[in-house]
Amino acid sequence: MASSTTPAAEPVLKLDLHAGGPGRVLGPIALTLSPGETLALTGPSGVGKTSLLRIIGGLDHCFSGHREATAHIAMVFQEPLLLPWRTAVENLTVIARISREEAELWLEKVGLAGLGDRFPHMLSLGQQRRLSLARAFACAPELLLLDEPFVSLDPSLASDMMTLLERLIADRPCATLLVTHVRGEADRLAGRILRMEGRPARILEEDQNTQARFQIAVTSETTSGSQQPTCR
Ligand SMILES: Nc1ncnc2c1ncn2[C@@H]1O[C@H](COP(=O)(O)OP(=O)(O)OP(=O)(O)O)[C@@H](O)[C@H]1O
Repeated sequence: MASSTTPAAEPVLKLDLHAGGPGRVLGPIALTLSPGETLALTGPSGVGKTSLLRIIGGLDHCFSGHREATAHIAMVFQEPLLLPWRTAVENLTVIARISREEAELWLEKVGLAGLGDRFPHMLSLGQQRRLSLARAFACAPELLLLDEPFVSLDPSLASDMMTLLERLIADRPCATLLVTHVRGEADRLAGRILRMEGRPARILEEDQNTQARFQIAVTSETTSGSQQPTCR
């Protein structure tokens, strides 16, 4: 009789970091992230959360250890980082390489219908954040990295943005790593909460107070690399 067991999906991220970040702010951190999982990362200001995201996202190669991650990663930063000389529609078509029609659909999905011809400075911070989220999802990521995407929004707007994020993830599932200072955001959005502490920073699993293992995997195309420290 054939087995009905489905093999476990490959992780989208496997990280075995020995040290890294500016001034070696990060210590040994092992982390694995599975497809579809939402993980929240909390910790005091300056502990190294953004530095870790940059290594995971492949923006910072200055670390020792091993990183294996899907090639399909999208990042949303605290600042929306839109192209200021491009319209909202063009910020989608140029970056996500989609048609104008598809871009208009994404604008509609994030509540920006009719605003496609506006430049980023003609949008509110909340609207820029929506555009930034649309751009990330339009790239069809397998791993989405969010660095405090709701910071400095009023509570009601932040809640609306979380509802939007939940809807976008439901429509187009991806593994998500969310950096946040707000416990309520982590509780609402994440299945697992990790906390970074110390210098060099390590990771603690919330509520269990055990050192967590940070891993990341990829479902199809992956990039990987082992590195020795070459940077300060
Ligand atoms: N480009 C840089 N050059 C030198 N030091 C840096 C640089 N970027 C960050 N740092 C330092 O590295 C440490 C970690 O910064 P990081 O931004 O990763 O922390 P964080 O946990 O994300 O903080 P926050 O919650 O305030 O955003 C801080 O001490 C910061 O001053």
